[in-house]
Amino acid sequence: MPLLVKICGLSTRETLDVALEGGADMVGFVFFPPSPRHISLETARELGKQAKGRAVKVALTVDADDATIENIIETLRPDILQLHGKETTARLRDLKQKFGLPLMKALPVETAADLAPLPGYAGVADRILFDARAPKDATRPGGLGAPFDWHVLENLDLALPYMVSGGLNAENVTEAVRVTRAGGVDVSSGVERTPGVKDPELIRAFIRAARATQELMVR
Ligand SMILES: O=C(O)c1ccccc1NCC(=O)[C@H](O)[C@H](O)COP(=O)(O)O
Repeated sequence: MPLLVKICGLSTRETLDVALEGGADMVGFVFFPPSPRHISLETARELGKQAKGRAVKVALTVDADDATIENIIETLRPDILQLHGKETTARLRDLKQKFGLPLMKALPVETAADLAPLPGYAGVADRILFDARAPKDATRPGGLGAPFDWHVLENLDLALPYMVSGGLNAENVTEAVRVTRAGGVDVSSGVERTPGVKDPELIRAFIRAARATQELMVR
């Protein structure tokens, strides 16, 4: 299975193009006003058209209400919703029924105890994204460029596809995949100059490193 590469937090036509040209499988757009990567619905419409048919479009929200999600769907036309808040399994069921889109639930990880909710989510989510647990005083629950201890996932036996994220970059992505055996990798801070400002060369380098990882794994 090819390793899925997701570049998250894209907010300009130029950097989206770099990710698409570089061969990203998934491109993520953040809808969370406190984030430096938050995009307006107007920008979502524009970037959504640009990415259409070229990569899987992921809409990232944090405990968003139905009206917000409806507006995002109408403008971005995402292929999948990434739920990065405290959404419960009941909320996931509700979202599935209302919007009919595949769901990727982000699970914050610090210790093995954080994997306890997995069986519940496995019944309703289409994919799990393991991300580093944000500090209590953080202004956002992800996109902080901090890794978690990947060994927590070492013996994971999950039927659902999963991705790993949190502090990945071109230098550590191979080790993250080796330890976690994740089917996909997701990056935001590791391809930025400063929070919210993507760097074309870092995007290209990350995608190259992830592809090289994939080749190492199949040997
Ligand atoms: O990126 C944000 O600002 C953000 C805000 C609120 C929730 C999640 C957010 N980002 C998550 C991601 O971009 C990725 O899914 C992943 O966590 C990678 O983050 P990073 O550690 O910055 O590479």
